[in-house]
Amino acid sequence: MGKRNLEDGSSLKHDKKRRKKDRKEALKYEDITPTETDTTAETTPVPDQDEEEDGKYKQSAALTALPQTDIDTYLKSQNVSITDPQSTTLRPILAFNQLPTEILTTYKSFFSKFETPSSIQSTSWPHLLSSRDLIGIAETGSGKTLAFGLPLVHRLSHLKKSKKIRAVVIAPTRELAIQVFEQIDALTRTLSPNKLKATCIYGGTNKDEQRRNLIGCNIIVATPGRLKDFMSDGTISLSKTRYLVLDEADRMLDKGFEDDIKHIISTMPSPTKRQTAMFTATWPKSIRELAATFMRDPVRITIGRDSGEDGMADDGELRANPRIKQSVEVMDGYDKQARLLQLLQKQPRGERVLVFCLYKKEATRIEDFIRRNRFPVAGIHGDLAQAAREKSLKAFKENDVSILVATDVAARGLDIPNVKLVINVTFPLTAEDYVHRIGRTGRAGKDGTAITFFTEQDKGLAGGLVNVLKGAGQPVPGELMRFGTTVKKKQHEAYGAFGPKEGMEGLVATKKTFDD
Ligand SMILES: Nc1ncnc2c1ncn2[C@@H]1O[C@H](COP(=O)(O)OP(=O)(O)OP(=O)(O)O)[C@@H](O)[C@H]1O
Repeated sequence: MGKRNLEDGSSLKHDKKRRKKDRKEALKYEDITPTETDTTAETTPVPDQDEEEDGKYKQSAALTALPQTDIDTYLKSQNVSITDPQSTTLRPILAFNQLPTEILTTYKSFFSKFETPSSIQSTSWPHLLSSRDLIGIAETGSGKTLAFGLPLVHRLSHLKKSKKIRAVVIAPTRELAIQVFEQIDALTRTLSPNKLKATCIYGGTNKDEQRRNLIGCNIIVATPGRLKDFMSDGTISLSKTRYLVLDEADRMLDKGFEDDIKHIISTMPSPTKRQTAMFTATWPKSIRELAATFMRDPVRITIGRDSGEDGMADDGELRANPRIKQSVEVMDGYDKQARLLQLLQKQPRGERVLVFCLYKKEATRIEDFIRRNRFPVAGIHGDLAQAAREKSLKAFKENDVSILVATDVAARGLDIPNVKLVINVTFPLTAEDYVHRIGRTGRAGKDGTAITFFTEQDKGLAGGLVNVLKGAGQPVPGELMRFGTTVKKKQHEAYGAFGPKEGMEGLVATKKTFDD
């Protein structure tokens, strides 16, 4: 009998050749490590003719009254690094009651759920409320959605009424777009009725209903594919956009989305006539130059990285959420299923476990394997119909099942409360995706656990993984070190891929087929 089969039915030899080919091809694309250049001409924004005066941010007296030592202590304790080409000195908002009174009263119901603003919120809000462009880099589960959502809704609520689309938030997957929309929609509902209208557009669902919801809408949360569809058939015009957000920004700017994003943004007002914000937990050097072309003098806020020698946070380093206990188990591919079963049997019943695979067929196989062992399980991946994907996610969120098997379509952004354990059955194509996958646990200040199976086929990523483990103070197994610690240049083409399309495994992970 030949080599024993991997869980996805392929032979170890075939799989080894396929993944080696994937990576060899992908490694051809050397990162163009840019120097950050400000490519926009003007640095002062065009005055916003249709923004009411009282919408402009004014630092509250309570915040102004704080001694500078309180501010410095906070920034140091939170490991905040702020670089601002305009050298403004806006103070972080350390407590909700230091927000401008109008914001505090309008969104009070929203804040009541939380004790204090998270560090990315406290540091981003003053700049975003002051119409500045901003790049926010903070760990997974740190409240980045509200960091951009609140200023977006507040600023729009002070623009003269318009039936035009004024704000666009773009996310890489349908489920994440829906999740962001729900938060933005909740914020708009705290305003007077019909003040602002938000809607969500994404693929895999009926276009007519989405088209109807777009009527009179000011805010859209979208995945790129469906947004482009509606732009090309004339349903949507972005010519009056004043506020653009790229959520999971590094993913939105990598090769898979780059052309779509460039096209979408090209139809908007120039960076001097719109506000642009980008948020993510990972900010690789390979996308920074492109990001700079869409922004005007952005403030860059980095949370939780040591400052580099140039005083700027060295956010080139890939950092995982330090509250996640990470362990890596080096093994042969054919030992994975038995080990997975052991881990699931040890896990207290009912505790949420998220199991990541790289390939869709592998995810289906692993889901069937878990179900055959009588565990309540559901699956989510790009080959499933959108309704089935949403059903699986709902079942997991509502505790109808305690195990969700997913591909990287669920790796970023999804905020599922109390996921106790993430198991990476197959390592992702990039160390960035690893950070985002494990970031599904340990959210909103809670602890979490991540266990990752690592095989000979993954050895090209051993260096990146070792750095992530060390950066988060996690143990590095000797067997992992044996693969070496050189960090391969991130492959543009495959970066952040949901894994090669079924049947294309042997081919290059080039233009990603995103499920948008
Ligand atoms: N100030 C806050 N205090 C406590 N929890 C918060 C605060 N703001 C948001 N949260 C909660 O934290 C969780 C994570 O928020 P969110 O999904 O915006 O994180 P994120 O930084 O975007 O994560 P990711 O990087 O994975 O996309 C959510 O459940 C949200 O309700």
